[in-house]
Amino acid sequence: MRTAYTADQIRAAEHTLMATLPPGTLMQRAAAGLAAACAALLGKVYGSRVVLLVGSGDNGGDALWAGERLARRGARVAAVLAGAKTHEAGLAAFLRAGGRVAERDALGTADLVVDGLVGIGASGALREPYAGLAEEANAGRAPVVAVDVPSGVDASTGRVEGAAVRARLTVTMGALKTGLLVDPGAARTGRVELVDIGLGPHLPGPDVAALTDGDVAGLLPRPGNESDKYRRGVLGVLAGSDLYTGAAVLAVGGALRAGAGMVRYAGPAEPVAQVRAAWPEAVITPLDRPSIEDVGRVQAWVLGPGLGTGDWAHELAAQVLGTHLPVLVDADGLSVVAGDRSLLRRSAPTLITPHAGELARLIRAGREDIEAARLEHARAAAAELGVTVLLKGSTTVVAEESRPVRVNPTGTSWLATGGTGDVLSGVAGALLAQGLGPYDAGSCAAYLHGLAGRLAADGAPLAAADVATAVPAAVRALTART
Ligand SMILES: NC(=O)C1=CN([C@@H]2O[C@H](COP(=O)(O)OP(=O)(O)OC[C@H]3O[C@@H](n4cnc5c(N)ncnc54)[C@H](O)[C@@H]3O)[C@@H](O)[C@H]2O)[C@@H](O)CC1
Ligand SMILES: Nc1ncnc2c1ncn2[C@@H]1O[C@H](COP(=O)(O)OP(=O)(O)O)[C@@H](O)[C@H]1O
Ligand SMILES: [K+]
Repeated sequence: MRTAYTADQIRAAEHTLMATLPPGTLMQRAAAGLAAACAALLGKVYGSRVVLLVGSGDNGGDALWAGERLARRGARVAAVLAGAKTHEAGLAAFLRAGGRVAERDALGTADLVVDGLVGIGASGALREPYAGLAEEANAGRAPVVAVDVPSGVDASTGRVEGAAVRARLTVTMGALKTGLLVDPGAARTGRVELVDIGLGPHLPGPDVAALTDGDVAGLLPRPGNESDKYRRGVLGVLAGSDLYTGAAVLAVGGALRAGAGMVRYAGPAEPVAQVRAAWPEAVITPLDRPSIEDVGRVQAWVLGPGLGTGDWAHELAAQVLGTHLPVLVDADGLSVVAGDRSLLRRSAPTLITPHAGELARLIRAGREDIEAARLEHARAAAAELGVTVLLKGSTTVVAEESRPVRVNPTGTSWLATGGTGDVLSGVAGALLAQGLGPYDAGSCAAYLHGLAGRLAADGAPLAAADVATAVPAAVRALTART
């Protein structure tokens, strides 16, 4: 598990640690790690041109002390002092080592730029001259190494309110910050390297967590010797309508590929014909009225993809959410519950899988506000609705009350194509049916789906059905790597 923390959590931990050490120790540890990372990126340090963007706080101090180390190794290091004040000891040491102070035009000839404008002490959008410097660094040809966080990215949330550095590499001190894992911030970090400054023992429980291959391999249910199809987990899928047949096919496909012992599909004539043709493995109940009475026993339900939003869908939602089984609500199912949130008041686990637009309707917020602050909105929705929330999009997050938000590290923007969400519903539903709780089912499903998306795309467009097909390969790949 990779864990990440807010700026306040980091600051508190640093405070405790610092009290046990001689002054300046942490900054020296940070600078040593930063200088080593810069040297590795440069390849050849001697003679290379490094430009430091130095803000007024300790983030600038880190940059100056790293610049000092690079200058001692023969790099030509120039510091652009952007703040009203500068870390004094850092600047003195930097100058002693042969570094020089320069104007911003030094950026034009740099081989490497070090962004030490702001770190966890930043508040709000970058002000001038920081904003302009960040943009100039982004426009240049030299790679940018961000110190601790790319300046302009909110370390605690990943919010980007104005200009922000786009780094090739982010060298972060002590522990990961939440904003490095959540978009839009995560898209600015490049590779993230963690420098150990001894913070570990002083950190509290994490703010967010990201699963790894090993975590997912450990959580994924596997059939035992004694398993049979019923004991592995039977999923009921209520999806599709005479108008939208594909959603049913894709959700059932996702579920079958993610290890459900059996998938029971129930729906009207058109999607029934399509599901039957695509998936002879599914056990089908044609519905001529909205009732789950004849579907047979299941261990979990998926409700919603392509279901429609009228009386039919409402009746099915009321019945399924009235059971004591885990239910995943997606797509049209979310529109139905947005119109009648009392349906979500239940004691059994509920996992909802909205994209930003669907969540906007559910919690009456703006879609753009949700996209800009995914973490906060997913968390707030989980608390407000009393359900587990898997918010889809460029960074998928899974929020459940009193747990760190799980941030999904896999995925590819090739997944932004119609129908991939239906596949995800099937995958997550299958994991619920196999006994995972909604938090693990949602986060493992997002992980597998993202990995399957990468395998299916392999740098080129994919269709949603390809993602379902690639799910077993994703399971194999992550198992092989652990
Ligand atoms: N505290 C510690 O023990 C350690 C801190 N370290 C470094 O110190 C950093 C934190 O240092 P600070 O607390 O001094 O804070 P920062 O250096 O992140 O930023 C604070 C300064 O930036 C200015 N500022 C804030 N928001 C701004 C904005 N939007 N536009 C322009 N200027 C803005 C403030 O006026 C203030 O002077 C970390 O990110 C890390 O790089 C590391 O050296 C490790 C040890
Ligand atoms: N930019 C992106 N980067 C990575 N994944 C994305 C991006 N945009 C969408 N996705 C993923 O693609 C899927 C789309 O789901 P959804 O919006 O429900 O589409 P549909 O309803 O057409 O199936 C989700 O898993 C989502 O996380
Ligand atoms: K920075």
